[in-house]
Amino acid sequence: MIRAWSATDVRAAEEPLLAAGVPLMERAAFALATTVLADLRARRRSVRGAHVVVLAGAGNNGGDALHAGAHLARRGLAVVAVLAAERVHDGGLAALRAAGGRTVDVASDAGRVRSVVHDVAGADVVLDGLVGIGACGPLRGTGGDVVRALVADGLPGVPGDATGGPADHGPVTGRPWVVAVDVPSGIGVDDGTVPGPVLRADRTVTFGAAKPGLLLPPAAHLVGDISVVDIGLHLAGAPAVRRLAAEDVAAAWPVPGPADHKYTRGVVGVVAGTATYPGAAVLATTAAARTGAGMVRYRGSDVVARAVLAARPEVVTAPGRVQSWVVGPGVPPAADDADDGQTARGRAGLAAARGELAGLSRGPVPAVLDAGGLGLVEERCPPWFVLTPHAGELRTVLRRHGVDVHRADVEAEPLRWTRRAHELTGATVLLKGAVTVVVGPGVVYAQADAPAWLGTAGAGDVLAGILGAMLAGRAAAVVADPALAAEVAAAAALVHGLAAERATPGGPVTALDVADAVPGTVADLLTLRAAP
Ligand SMILES: NC(=O)C1=CN([C@@H]2O[C@H](COP(=O)(O)OP(=O)(O)OC[C@H]3O[C@@H](n4cnc5c(N)ncnc54)[C@H](OP(=O)(O)O)[C@@H]3O)[C@@H](O)[C@H]2O)[C@H](O)CC1
Ligand SMILES: [K+]
Repeated sequence: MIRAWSATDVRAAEEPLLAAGVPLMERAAFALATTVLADLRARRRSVRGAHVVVLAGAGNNGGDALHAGAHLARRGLAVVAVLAAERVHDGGLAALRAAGGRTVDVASDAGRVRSVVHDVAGADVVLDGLVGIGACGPLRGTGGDVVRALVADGLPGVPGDATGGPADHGPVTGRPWVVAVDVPSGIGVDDGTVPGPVLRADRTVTFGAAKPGLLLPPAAHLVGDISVVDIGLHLAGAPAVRRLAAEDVAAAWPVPGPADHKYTRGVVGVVAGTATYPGAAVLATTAAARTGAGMVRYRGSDVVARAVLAARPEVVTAPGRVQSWVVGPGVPPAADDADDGQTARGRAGLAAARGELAGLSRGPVPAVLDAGGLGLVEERCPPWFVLTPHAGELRTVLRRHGVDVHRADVEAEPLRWTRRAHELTGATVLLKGAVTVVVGPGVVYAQADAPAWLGTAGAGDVLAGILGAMLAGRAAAVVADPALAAEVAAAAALVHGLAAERATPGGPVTALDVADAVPGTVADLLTLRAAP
């Protein structure tokens, strides 16, 4: 699991050590230089004579970068520091010069920005030390001018596509390797926004702990590989954002034993699909079944039920006890009357999930509200209800609660609006996207496990089925622990992404391929479990 703490928490953890004279910057700079050398060796034979351009801002972030540049210069690399502020870190500048590094002062002569672009174009490595956790607002001044010029000259980054353009597939060749110092300069350190120009990094070397902006979209698309360097900080409080790793999901997976049966493994009730969109029902039930649900009960019209049974004969259509509900895939918004009665079935399922149907349900159970199910959120939800909107659907949920935002607002500030939807509805909210954001009571997850190929029709139906099965398998615990539904939702996003990775041959993948890849994905996960 990657745990990310806010800039404030990191500074608070640094303070006592700085006060005690612990050389944090030296530790950070040495680790940064070591990482750069390792990356260089991985990409070329010799490091001696390699060209390094250091982009140095005014603060300690620039100090880290300059001191790292000094380490590299002492190892025989050709280092030039671009001074993008009237005054940069004295100690770092002195160390770089003493080690034989060159400097180009662009802060006092903007005309030199062109020469910087030329230097960078021929460099092997660029160290982005313009600004770190002290950033406030979009990257401004000379630093902003330099990044805009570099992006205009073809380096991946922003302006333009907030994700910095398509990912480089394969080894990065023909352009410098960009290493962000602590964070890519100019991202929203605590919220993952991209308010202005940002150079997309191939690697981010972050000190003491990851920061939320490295995990949250859209900034998460600009960070490259994340290397967290231990500089001796002790971060006591709860992290602001978490990212589950495969090992975490494997450790929590409810592997059945001899005493288990379909009801202990979890029965999923699925209200999905209509005569117009029967496929969503097939995808959601297939995904639930293949994720290991003890049983799947399909609720829908006979026409759709026949399609479901043809694809998944193990699904049952009789009503009965369930441990989780999946409501809404392929069901039109509640206002639409061509819903085959699915809105009514969905409402009944959610009432059962709330534990409001005496007799039929034995107390509350978790529920997934997807697509048309999102329109059934009328009153406050318990945290074991998980909404799974994409950005457009989240906008609709927010507007229904009186918050007037546009899809573009949600995409620019996913954490803010997903958190707002959680506050307004009470439900756990999973915002689907290239990076999935999950907000529950006091907890945030950001998962980045899916290949872009997963952006295909029906993928959301499959996620809903996977999530429904995973919630059913831990239903009692999820209802008892308000934050657990968010963890299970993040885990479902990880399984969904890994299944897509397993299913894609390196090219297009269909939603049903992803659902069919779940058993093998779970099997792979279970190989990661520590031996008992
Ligand atoms: N404290 C330590 O010894 C260690 C710190 N670490 C590294 O230091 C940075 C945090 O350093 P800090 O000096 O607090 O802040 P920054 O260097 O990130 O930035 C502050 C300067 O940047 C200017 N600034 C702020 N926002 C912007 C912006 N949007 N565009 C351009 N420039 C910006 C700011 O200018 P002001 O006018 O606002 O003063 C400051 O001059 C941390 O990230 C680490 O890299 C080490 O990790 C550990 C040791
Ligand atoms: K930086």
